[in-house]
Amino acid sequence: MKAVQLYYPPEWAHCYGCGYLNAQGLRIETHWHPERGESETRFTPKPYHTAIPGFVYGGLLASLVDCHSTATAAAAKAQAEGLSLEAHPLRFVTASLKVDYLKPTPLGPELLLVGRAREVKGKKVVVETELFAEGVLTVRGEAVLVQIGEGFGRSGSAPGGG
Ligand SMILES: CCCCCCCCCCCC(=O)SCCNC(=O)CCNC(=O)[C@H](O)C(C)(C)COP(=O)(O)OP(=O)(O)OC[C@H]1O[C@@H](n2cnc3c(N)ncnc32)[C@H](O)[C@@H]1OP(=O)(O)O
Repeated sequence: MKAVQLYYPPEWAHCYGCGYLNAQGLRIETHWHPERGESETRFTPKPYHTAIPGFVYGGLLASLVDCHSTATAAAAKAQAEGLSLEAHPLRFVTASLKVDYLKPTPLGPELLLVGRAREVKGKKVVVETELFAEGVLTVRGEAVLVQIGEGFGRSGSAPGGG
């Protein structure tokens, strides 16, 4: 199964968290399971992603939730509209991100993020994410994602337009 991020066209693939063209980035890959309506991202932090020794830096965890959520939004919106990402690459940016750190996240094991779209409405998708370390829920996230068009970020264009 191809990761959602690999459908992004090159101009949308430079993101530090999820752009396949960012050699210094995290380059996370998110897989969508249509039968469950859930996304999964697996990521193993590096030793330097330390908060206090033995535990993962919270900013990294927020980045993982952030980019996992944008991909989940694209996949959920495509499914809701009956579109294939191959023919219709969709791209979302983060309007709002809330992260609850429920327990310290151990540094070393692979982390699993599981996401679901709670709301798909117009160009907005609300995504809930749970992050697990060795089966233990340590982080919960909620993000509001807004779909962008080709002109996003260019001078003179309206946000989200196109
Ligand atoms: C060079 C290209 C690279 C493109 C490649 C980008 C890749 C980045 C991917 C990784 C994720 C990131 O880090 S992204 C980087 C960080 N994010 C940003 O820089 C985004 C900056 N913000 C914006 O550009 C804008 O505010 C947008 C696009 C997010 C929204 O502007 P807009 O398009 O005018 O949206 P608007 O019509 O007002 O709202 C649409 C719906 O979203 C809701 N909404 C809007 N903002 C919020 C909010 N903060 N909190 C809650 N809900 C919100 C509204 O209530 C509405 O819901 P309703 O009334 O319809 O119910």
